[in-house]
Amino acid sequence: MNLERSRQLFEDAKQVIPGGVNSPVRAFRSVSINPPFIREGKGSRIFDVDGNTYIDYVGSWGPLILGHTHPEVVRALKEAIDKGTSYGAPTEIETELARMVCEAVPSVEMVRMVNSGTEATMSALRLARGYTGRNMIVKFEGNYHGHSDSLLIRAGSGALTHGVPDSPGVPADIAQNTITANFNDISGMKEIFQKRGENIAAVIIEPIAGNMGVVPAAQEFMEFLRAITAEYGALLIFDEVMTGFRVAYHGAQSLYKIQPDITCFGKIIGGGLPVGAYGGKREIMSMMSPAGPIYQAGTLSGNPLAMAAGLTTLKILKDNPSIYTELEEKSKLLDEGLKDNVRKLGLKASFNRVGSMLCMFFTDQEVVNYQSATSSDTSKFALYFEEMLKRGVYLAPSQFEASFVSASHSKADINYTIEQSYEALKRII
Ligand SMILES: Cc1ncc(COP(=O)(O)O)c(C=O)c1O
Ligand SMILES: NCC(=O)CCC(=O)O
Repeated sequence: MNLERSRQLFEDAKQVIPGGVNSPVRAFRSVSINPPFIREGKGSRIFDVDGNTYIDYVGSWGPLILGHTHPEVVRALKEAIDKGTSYGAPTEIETELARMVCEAVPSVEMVRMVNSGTEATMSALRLARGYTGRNMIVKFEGNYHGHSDSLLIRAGSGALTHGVPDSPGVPADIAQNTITANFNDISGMKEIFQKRGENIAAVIIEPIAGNMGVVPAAQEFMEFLRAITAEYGALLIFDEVMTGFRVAYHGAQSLYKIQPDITCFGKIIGGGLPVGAYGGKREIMSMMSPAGPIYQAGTLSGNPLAMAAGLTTLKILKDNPSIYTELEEKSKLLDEGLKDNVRKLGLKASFNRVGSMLCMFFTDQEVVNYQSATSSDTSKFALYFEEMLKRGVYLAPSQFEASFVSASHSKADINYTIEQSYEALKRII
């Protein structure tokens, strides 16, 4: 496999960008290879600068549920760009997108657009603290909510992959307001609330965690969280940056049938452009400036290009509910094919999947939390990853990430992936 041009570009990048990348996970450190530099994407494929083609299961880390350069999204962007790139003034399309989000997710009566998932969760915490007048936040070990100070503690995703779940630079007096809890552990949560319940502003959770691999919360656990937060007057925040419009049009909360107080979005609602959002009940959201006293702002928030890409994506998803049925079918096919390979080769692996988010863990434990996820053999994953890349299948370069199937993946793509996975696994045992 030739990655020579990518290697050169990576060396150049390292001269002027820390680690050569603008987000750590892109450096492929944990799989010890140089990352391909991407030239373009189309549908389920990405093409690198050395002429290699890959079936892409990263989809820009989740946003591209319709695949790369979907013609309608591209058209909407071209139309928007001809009119202007940003005004820093209200536009009609912001209300249109806000309305679509509110209609899709009943717990969200009002929503504020920001520019990333990080901003969404950071602002949601400020809102929860301002609304409740309390400081403490509970987050779960292995959940990742972006890189704001309060949340970069026992975090998943790149922080976990790169071994820095607690980053230097986060002041201790900020960190002490974050309590970390075990995912899916009811008795652990009970204890936390018994000790600190009166001081807890919010519990934030990825309902279907996607940043320690894919690890869904158990239904009883979610019901318990809803009940205990309500009992103590704390807010329940669902981080649906990854799951929103992904696992179902109405989000993970529609699968659990639980309404959080605040929901965070990102990824899909920007259709591949930089967007995040947070929303919730009118009474809570009305605390945000200028309606209320809690401040949060953004020069480029509600950017017309980002709104155009997001709105077009959501409209396509809403008008074509069969997309979700097909995503389920294709993802199930992939999941079962991968399981079958593992069985045929007599290997040990554990699988989690919800809709088009899936993960194969190199462990024989059932993966239900951070401890079981991190029992995976990451060096085996690295070998597998490299074998798959060589065979033209681009997975997320870490054991602790989800694979995403998109509407643009064909059954032939999936079957090819299953075949190549068999060959890759055979090579590494
Ligand atoms: C669940 C979750 N929350 C928050 C974020 C942060 O979003 P962003 O990278 O857009 O800041 C991510 C991904 O990065 C995520 O997966
Ligand atoms: N699951 C991890 C992410 O979505 C974040 C990507 C990044 O940090 O670049």
